[in-house]
Amino acid sequence: MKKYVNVDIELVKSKFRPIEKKAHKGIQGHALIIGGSYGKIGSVSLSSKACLKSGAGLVTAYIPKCGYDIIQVLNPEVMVITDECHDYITSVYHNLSIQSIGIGMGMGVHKETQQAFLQFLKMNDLPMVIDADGLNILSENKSWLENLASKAVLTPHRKELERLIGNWSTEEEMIEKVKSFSNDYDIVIVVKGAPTMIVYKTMVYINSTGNQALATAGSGDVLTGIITGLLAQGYEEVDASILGVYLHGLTADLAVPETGCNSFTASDIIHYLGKAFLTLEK
Ligand SMILES: NC(=O)C1=CN([C@@H]2O[C@H](COP(=O)(O)OP(=O)(O)OC[C@H]3O[C@@H](n4cnc5c(N)ncnc54)[C@H](OP(=O)(O)O)[C@@H]3O)[C@@H](O)[C@H]2O)[C@@H](O)CC1
Ligand SMILES: Nc1ncnc2c1ncn2[C@@H]1O[C@H](COP(=O)(O)OP(=O)(O)O)[C@@H](O)[C@H]1O
Ligand SMILES: [Mg+2]
Repeated sequence: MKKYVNVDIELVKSKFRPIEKKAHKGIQGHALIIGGSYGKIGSVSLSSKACLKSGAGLVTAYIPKCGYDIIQVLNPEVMVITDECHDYITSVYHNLSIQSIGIGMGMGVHKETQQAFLQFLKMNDLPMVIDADGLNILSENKSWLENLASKAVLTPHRKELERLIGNWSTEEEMIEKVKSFSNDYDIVIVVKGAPTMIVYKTMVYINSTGNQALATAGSGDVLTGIITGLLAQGYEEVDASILGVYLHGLTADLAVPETGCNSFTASDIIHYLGKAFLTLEK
């Protein structure tokens, strides 16, 4: 068996399902994006927009009150539920019928947010993506990892990964540690970087798209939205991660001849998502 699987166009095409002619927004799934705090509402705006642009039928954002006008104005297609608190999240109760959740971007690590996150983990076993401050809260409270839903997708960058599993001296050691971490908690780990890898138990998939234009604020928030949108449509967790990471990277490859690296922003990832999806339909 090959040591690592290369995530290339053939693999991605074999997993991609074009939207059916008779689809309606209910079939396309309802995703919930939870995050944001005062000064970091942009992360939820990016994530929820990317989620819709990946094909989710409905997207709701759960944010602190300070973000209400911002999200409604920036993303009219996105529905909004606000927390009782103005500046940060203090509970994440909802009665929506949803198919996937993305949580953590811009959320902060306030004490009340940490408790709300713990309650959230105990009450939710839907397909989900945990990013940014969701990961930082887990790093501060390692026993809470036991509450993770089976096959939850964690999307750490290298620093967030180090906070979760401790440091490593070689790339091989890092990969072995991530495999054990995935196996211990039955979770999917998307190790973001250049390249990004997707790890589930003994399987390691290495992405083939993306470039340095992605080294820009909010590009991880967009990735969380894309994977959450694919989960809402019923893609299995590893497949959603593979497809999401590939398409995310491809947007930068398609864009750079037109935008250059310096001027590429996280909003450009969203802008080029349509062109990236189209390459799978050829
Ligand atoms: N518009 C908005 O609302 C935005 C909101 N955002 C939100 O902000 C919150 C904080 O997120 P964050 O990732 O910036 O903070 P944090 O985890 O402390 O990392 C900082 C340190 O870690 C390192 N490091 C970072 N990346 C690395 C990498 N790839 N590979 C290796 N190392 C890496 C690096 O350390 P250094 O290398 O400098 O030692 C850096 O100084 C979070 O909630 C997020 O969602 C952002 O998404 C931006 C747009
Ligand atoms: N040099 C690079 N080459 C390829 N991909 C990169 C590069 N730098 C960053 N990325 C990608 O950009 C994203 C950054 O995510 P993250 O650090 O969470 O950003 P943010 O928190 O600002 O949204 C990841 O998907 C990562 O793989
Ligand atoms: Mg991030």
